[in-house]
Amino acid sequence: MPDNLRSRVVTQGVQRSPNRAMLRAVGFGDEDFNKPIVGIANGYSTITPCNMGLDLLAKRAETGVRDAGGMPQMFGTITISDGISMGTEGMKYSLVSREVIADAIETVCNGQSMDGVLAIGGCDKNMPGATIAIARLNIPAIFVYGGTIKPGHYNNCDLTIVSAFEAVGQRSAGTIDDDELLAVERNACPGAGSCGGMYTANTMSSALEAMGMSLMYSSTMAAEDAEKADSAEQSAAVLVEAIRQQILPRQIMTRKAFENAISVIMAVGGSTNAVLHLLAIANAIGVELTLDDFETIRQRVPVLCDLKPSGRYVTTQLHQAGGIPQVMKMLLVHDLLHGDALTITGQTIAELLADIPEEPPQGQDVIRPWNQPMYAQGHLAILKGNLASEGAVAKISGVKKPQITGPAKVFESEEDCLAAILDGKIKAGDVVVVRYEGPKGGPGMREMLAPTSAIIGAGLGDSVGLITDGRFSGGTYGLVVGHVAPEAAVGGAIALVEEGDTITIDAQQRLLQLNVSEEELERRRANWQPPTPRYRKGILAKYAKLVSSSSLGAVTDLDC
Ligand SMILES: CC(C)(O)[C@@H](O)C(=O)O
Ligand code: FES
Ligand SMILES: [Mg+2]
Repeated sequence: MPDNLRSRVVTQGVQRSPNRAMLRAVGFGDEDFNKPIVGIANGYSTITPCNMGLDLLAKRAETGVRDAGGMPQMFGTITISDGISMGTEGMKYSLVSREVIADAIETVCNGQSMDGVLAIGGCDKNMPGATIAIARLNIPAIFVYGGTIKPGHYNNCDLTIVSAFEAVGQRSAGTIDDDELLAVERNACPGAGSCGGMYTANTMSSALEAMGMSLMYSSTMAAEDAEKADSAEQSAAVLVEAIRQQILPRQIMTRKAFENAISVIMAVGGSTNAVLHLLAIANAIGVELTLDDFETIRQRVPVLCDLKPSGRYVTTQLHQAGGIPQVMKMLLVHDLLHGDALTITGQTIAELLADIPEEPPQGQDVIRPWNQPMYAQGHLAILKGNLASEGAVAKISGVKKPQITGPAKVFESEEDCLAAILDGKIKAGDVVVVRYEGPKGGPGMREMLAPTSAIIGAGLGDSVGLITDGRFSGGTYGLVVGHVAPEAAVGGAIALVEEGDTITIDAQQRLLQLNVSEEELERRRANWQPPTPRYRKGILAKYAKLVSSSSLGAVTDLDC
């Protein structure tokens, strides 16, 4: 089989002379037309620290492709920065950007009949966006993560961007002054890299490593360390070999690979967004995966790592302690990982983990020994009930009791909710409802990091619940339930909540309940009017029209 299986339609034969003429202009010589053409989807961008280091990785990947006998072709993909758009109308574009990235990579790679693709990304949506494209394309592919930011330092504490969000809550609660807020702001982000705790970007990079779509150890390296750039070049060599062997995403991203990713996400204490993104990737590759699968796996997998947001350490410290392979080895020896799952290297997971010890190294407590986990079960629980008949995702790490029944404080947007918290209007025992922030309603499921951090900053993390049809940041923790489906904009029960109704969140019973009679709910349902769409033109309007329920991954090509 030729290595240029796909690209030969643009490079071979008399009729393709004009195509070759153009390729000559971008650097192809006579001997290059029989080589595989490898797309390098470069998410480089100076709009955010998460992506500002990617250009170097892309250049190293180019070298790696060339040295391995392929022809690299670089193209740009977009990103937005969740951390910078957070709390603004712009954040509605965040989840939308996942689809834009997926569509862009699919468009270029299929439009130019590329033989393989190496995708490089940093910020949260880059990982699922690229992987959705890879799933649709089903051509040999590898993901290269831009790497995590190093922690900032202030007052003997390690800082991340979430420290800055929490400082806003502390400033409003009066526990810190302006000078301290400024000091946190100045020190939180010391350089390039994705947000440093086990937040969404680091969660998704870890998930892709667990799925065999990235090289081992590569998902927790610091963006600025030399090993990161080295691994980009190695990834390119691995990819060119995978093109020769025709190792395809559908052979790697199997049901087993998804189960492995979910186990790892639970063990590291990862972001709720992983639920949404893995459902979307599964839809793209054609693997059956439902919300219930997350709950089944959660019940058997312990949280092994003490990582932020609710824990103590950042991702560079996980890397020093042995990284994702160490966590995977522990899961493997306890039958919580499928060792026979294939990776892009051509080797299985078990083969790659063969030399790793069964217990984490001594002298560190980032990865706990197997018999001393942080939590005996996973921290992402799937709740159901009359408030979420399709399901909702709760994050239950960092709270004393994952249970609350209290009066509803209802907000029709994130902004109104944040203002009430900062004004001291939310009291212990309340259950905050933020609605019409769902996939269609927002649209785009904004992440409620500012309100949830303000609750933590006000010292109410254990005593106030928050539910939303929007999403959370990977930096969120507390008694929080997101992705409530069906969402308010399509008439889900969350739209029917009235101020002062009581709501029960009970993660042990996996229940999300509005304590109002069925008759009363029926009466309210009959009076409910769908809201007029917030956007009539442009991408947000198109997105709101197409997007599916969050319980199906908020995808835009479900019924196509
Ligand atoms: C700003 C953050 C922390 O990156 C957030 O967007 C997340 O989802 O983790
Ligand atoms: S804002 Fe990009 S990873 Fe956090
Ligand atoms: Mg995010």
